[in-house]
Amino acid sequence: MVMKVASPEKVVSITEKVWQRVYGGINNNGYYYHHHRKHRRRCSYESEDEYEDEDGTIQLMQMGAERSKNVLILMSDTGGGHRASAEAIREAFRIEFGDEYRIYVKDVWKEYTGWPLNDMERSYKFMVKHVQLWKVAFHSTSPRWIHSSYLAAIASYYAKEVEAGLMEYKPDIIISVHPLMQHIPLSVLKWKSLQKKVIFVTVITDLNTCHPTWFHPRVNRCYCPSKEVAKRALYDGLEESQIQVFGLPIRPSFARAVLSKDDLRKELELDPDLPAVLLMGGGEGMGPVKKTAMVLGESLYDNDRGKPIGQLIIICGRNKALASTLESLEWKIPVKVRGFETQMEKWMGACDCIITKAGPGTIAEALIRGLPIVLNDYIPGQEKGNVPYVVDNGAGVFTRSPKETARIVSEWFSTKTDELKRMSENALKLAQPEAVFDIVKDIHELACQRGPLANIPYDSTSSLTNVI
Ligand SMILES: CCCCCCCC/C=C\CCCCCCCC(=O)OC[C@H](CO[C@@H]1O[C@H](CO)[C@H](O)[C@H](O)[C@H]1O)OC(=O)CCCCCCC/C=C\CCCCCCCC
Ligand SMILES: O=c1ccn([C@@H]2O[C@H](COP(=O)(O)OP(=O)(O)O)[C@@H](O)[C@H]2O)c(=O)[nH]1
Repeated sequence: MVMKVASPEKVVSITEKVWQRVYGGINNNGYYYHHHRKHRRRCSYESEDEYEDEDGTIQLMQMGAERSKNVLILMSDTGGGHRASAEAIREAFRIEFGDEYRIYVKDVWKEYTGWPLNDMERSYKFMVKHVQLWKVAFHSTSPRWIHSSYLAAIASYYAKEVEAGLMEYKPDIIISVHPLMQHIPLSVLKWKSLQKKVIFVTVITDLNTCHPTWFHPRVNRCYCPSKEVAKRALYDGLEESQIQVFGLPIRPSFARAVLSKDDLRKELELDPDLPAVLLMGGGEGMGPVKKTAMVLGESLYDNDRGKPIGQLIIICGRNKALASTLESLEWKIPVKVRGFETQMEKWMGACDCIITKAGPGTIAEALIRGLPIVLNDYIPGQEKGNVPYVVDNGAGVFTRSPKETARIVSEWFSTKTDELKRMSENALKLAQPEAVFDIVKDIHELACQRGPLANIPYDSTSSLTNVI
């Protein structure tokens, strides 16, 4: 692996100083040299044919390119979507680049800071249960001057803790998949003069009406899952060059799933012939799941013929109380009640349609599986815009009424099978299974474009701070 320093004079001399301190050598051609070491080609600034062998014994190499790059993904379990996206990104890095990147998925706030940052999961759960409270919090913090001042105050209060949390992982790249994880880490990077070393990107996990805290002008990239979000990013002051629209990152197992519906039904012990509806409410099992299940239990049973016209699968996520209540009920139709499932692609692959609150992760996954969607609820603010995203694109319907939901699904399974098929086709048109791969490849490109300063080991960054 070779590299010639193609950066301006000034960078060469800065790098030279640091490099001499760390490794002690730079040759006349501007190549860094290292004795008797060969490395697989990774990011490279120049093509291989510009390689010049000095004397047959010296191998030239890119500064630091032989080590894996550390990627820190910042997330929080406020809902299930942020973790699902973080894991999708981790898996896509592994598939595309093997051991070239070492990935850490962390809630640094929870591990290193104090209240209120370390308690966001509980506070968020409380607020969305009292939905008016969440609505007020979401909208009142939308103006930039309000959220920026709050977050700046918190950043200065927890500066040392956040710094310790970030530096523990010596990140070359930080990826935020959470709306409240731009401002504070970017402030810390600025204070530590690490902006040139560490790439910072945001991967937005809301499909439409996202909170403006997602948009920070100092990010290297902001990955928007839809054109609607990209428009908001531009409006909020990000440059076009910072924005990329690839889609919402979904676990690669969704994109790569190959099992047929028949095989999945066998594996999951479902009825092989009856149409199946999947009912869920995000990672936390939120929304009117119980009531909807009970009405469906009646409406999917044909009283005249004395047999079911469909089967029901209910995934309760982390809502254990919901799962045990549903398990204790008597059903006329085949029903499966499950807790938190790790192989959602299989359950979705085995079903014919889905009923869910308007969680962006679940929606994007259902689109990939071509499942028509009944949206039966949304969290005000960030999930509101997901409703027109699905309905206006003909991939589903919205109703808050469990009775109406049950009627729609019964019709899809009996008299309106053509509508079900049409919506399934529309869902597939909207799906973006490759988004997560496009995102990690773009991040890799960014890493390759970074100058040599990015490769200086963390142990030497105090020298870096002095010379920049
Ligand atoms: C007149 C001024 C009044 C100001 C009142 C301020 C009170 C501050 C109290 C609360 C802060 C509210 C933060 C709002 C920003 C929310 C940004 C956002 O979109 O958050 C969404 C995430 C959850 O993720 C979503 O989950 C969904 C499913 O459930 C879905 O998957 C979606 O796609 C996801 O995006 O929400 C959070 O993570 C919010 C956690 C809030 C915890 C409240 C903590 C207590 C208070 C302060 C924490 C510090 C932050 C203060 C910063 C305020 C500025 C934003
Ligand atoms: O048992 C479950 C329930 C949900 N999920 C995943 O959790 C995420 C939920 O994200 P979404 O944005 O839909 O809603 P949230 O939970 O954030 O409200 C999706 O990826 C689901 O596939 C899961 O893996 N197992």
